[in-house]
Amino acid sequence: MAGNGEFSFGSNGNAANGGGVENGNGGLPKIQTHKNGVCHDGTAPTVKAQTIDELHSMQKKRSNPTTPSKGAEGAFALSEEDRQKQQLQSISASLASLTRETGPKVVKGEPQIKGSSTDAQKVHHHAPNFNNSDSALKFTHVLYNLSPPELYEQAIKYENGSFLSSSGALATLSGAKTGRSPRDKRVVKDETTEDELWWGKGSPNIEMDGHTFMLNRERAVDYLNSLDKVFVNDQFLNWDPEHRIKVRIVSARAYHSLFMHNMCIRPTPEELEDFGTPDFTIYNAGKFPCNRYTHYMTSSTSIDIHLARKEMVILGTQYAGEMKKGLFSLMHYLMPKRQILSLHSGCNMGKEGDVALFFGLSGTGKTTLSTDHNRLLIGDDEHCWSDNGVSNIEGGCYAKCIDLSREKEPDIWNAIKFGTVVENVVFDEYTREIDYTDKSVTENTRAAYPIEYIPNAKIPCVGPHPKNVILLACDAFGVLPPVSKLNLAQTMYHFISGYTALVAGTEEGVKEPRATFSACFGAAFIMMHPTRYAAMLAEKMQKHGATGWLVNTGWSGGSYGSGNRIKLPYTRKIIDAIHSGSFLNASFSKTEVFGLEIPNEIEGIPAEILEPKNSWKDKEAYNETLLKLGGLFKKNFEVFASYKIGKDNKLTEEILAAGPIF
Ligand SMILES: Nc1ncnc2c1ncn2[C@@H]1O[C@H](COP(=O)(O)OP(=O)(O)O)[C@@H](O)[C@H]1O
Ligand SMILES: C=C(OP(=O)(O)O)C(=O)O
Ligand SMILES: [Ca+2]
Ligand SMILES: [Mn+2]
Repeated sequence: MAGNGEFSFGSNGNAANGGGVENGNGGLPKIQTHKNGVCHDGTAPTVKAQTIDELHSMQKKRSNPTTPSKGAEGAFALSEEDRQKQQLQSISASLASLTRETGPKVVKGEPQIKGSSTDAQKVHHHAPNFNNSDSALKFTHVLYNLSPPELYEQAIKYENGSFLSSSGALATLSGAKTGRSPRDKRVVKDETTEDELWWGKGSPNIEMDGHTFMLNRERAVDYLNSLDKVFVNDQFLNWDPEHRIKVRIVSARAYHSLFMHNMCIRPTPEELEDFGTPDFTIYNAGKFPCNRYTHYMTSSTSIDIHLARKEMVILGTQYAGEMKKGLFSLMHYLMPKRQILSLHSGCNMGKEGDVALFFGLSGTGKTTLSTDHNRLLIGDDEHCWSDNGVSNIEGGCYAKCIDLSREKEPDIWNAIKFGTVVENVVFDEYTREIDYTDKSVTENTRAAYPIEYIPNAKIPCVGPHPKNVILLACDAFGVLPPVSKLNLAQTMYHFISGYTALVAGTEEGVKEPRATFSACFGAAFIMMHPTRYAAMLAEKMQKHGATGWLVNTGWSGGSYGSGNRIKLPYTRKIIDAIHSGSFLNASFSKTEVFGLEIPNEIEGIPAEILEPKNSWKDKEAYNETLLKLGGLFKKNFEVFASYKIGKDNKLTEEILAAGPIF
């Protein structure tokens, strides 16, 4: 039986399971050999290729469009060749330096590296892809709207710190910056924006002049053009077809391109054919810093918005959220000009069509609570409220993953699969399993996935007018009730205040909660004065009869240190009760200081936690903490006291009276 022929390692595909390998004599597995002792592979069908090159050329094929391409219709339609040419011209125009006569010569696809990659590395040991062409002679290679698998290959091949995780997600590092840099955000102040935007104390818009913007733009464009290749994404914002915005993102990394692929709305191949000129362009130079000798620059990071030029430049940060939130700022300018309210909120819809908005600062639960297995997800972070109802601005979600658990957040857990970008997580070197508890790189670990990765996403991501407006606060002082019903004036008061208090980073050794007030629950992203958005919200809530709620997703039974964070299942029960309308027949009591209406009971929740006072053992400490927080609210609201909100003076007065009283 153990013949004398040559070994054949399963050429007919059955060596492993066809009894060929078994523990026979001497403990060594027997290896199947062919009866006649000659190695051949006659039983397997042969490949229809004569050479290796031919075989490889067969591996990839071009997919057919789902509907006939527009090019085929009508006598005036463009040929495919002309369309491609126009597209390259448009990209060249985007990448044009404004001080030279023409844009760069752009070609689609990856630059060819001569010889094998190992040869190239041997020759140029320190700079494998060293590019020695002057910029005037060089071609800019454009990787245009690549698919996720192609972007994976690019990232894993060329970008340090990019790995495949065990669930199929792409694990990446965002570099030195693991969060946004609000102090480095600049907006060009010109004749128009001087009057239109919110400037000065409290405003997120730090000014710069047009000339300085051009210096930074030139720097970013020159850097991008000096690379072997750049990534270009053409995508959409806003699921409301009447108010869809076309955006182009030029970036240096596959990670950035995949991130935006997931986060913006993905055009169909047919929509991409008709894309034309973008409404707004981002130049993301990532790690390449700004020049600190440049006027207005206070660090080597700069995120610059020029509304008149419809452009944004990013220098000196690779944190991808900067692009997402930069576009959100843009929408906070464009949409209100069309009488549409832009919202930093999550949004979902019940089976009966009841829509809820979830406002809140970072970490308060917008993503977690809008992702609800019993409801349809419209979006987790950025929405518009127009006369047509609500629409998501984005095509994806951006979830925090610190301490993520399969049990508590199954839908988010399952969304972290092939196509998803996970940032700054730590994983096992061998199994590539992510350890979601590991904060070694940052506490702000993130996952960006297309919204359809959530099983009950509502596609298209639009819905009718909201029924409930839920304001989330993570109150680490532990004095705000887990839930209270708000009247319109209170809703506006808390919306303008935009309160949350998280615990400061443990590394600083600070154990005290720190209060944050951020107007409209997103002061970092609004462009006009907060009262402008507040007035629109009041008007819409009134018109469509929406009810306001304040939900504390933070501490109970004491401040951070003595109490505990309210359990997520309790918060979910509270949210369920809001959605179901069961609260509307409940009895309420009014709290001291904040004057909040709290329900006396909710099925499935211990009654004593509903009134924070009852959950604190130390009543004196409770009163002290309550007054302290009330004082912080009052102080924060002082700047708004001199503003009129909306057309109605009565509402302004009511809002001022809706704050804490003591
Ligand atoms: N009671 C609670 N309600 C909401 N989130 C909670 C609660 N307890 C703990 N968490 C955690 O707090 C975080 C909320 O973050 P996230 O939903 O991403 O906020 P946002 O989208 O508003 O930035 C999640 O990590 C979630 O697991
Ligand atoms: C991306 C962000 O969103 P959030 O933390 O609200 O989910 C952010 O604020 O940087
Ligand atoms: Ca946010
Ligand atoms: Mn979120």
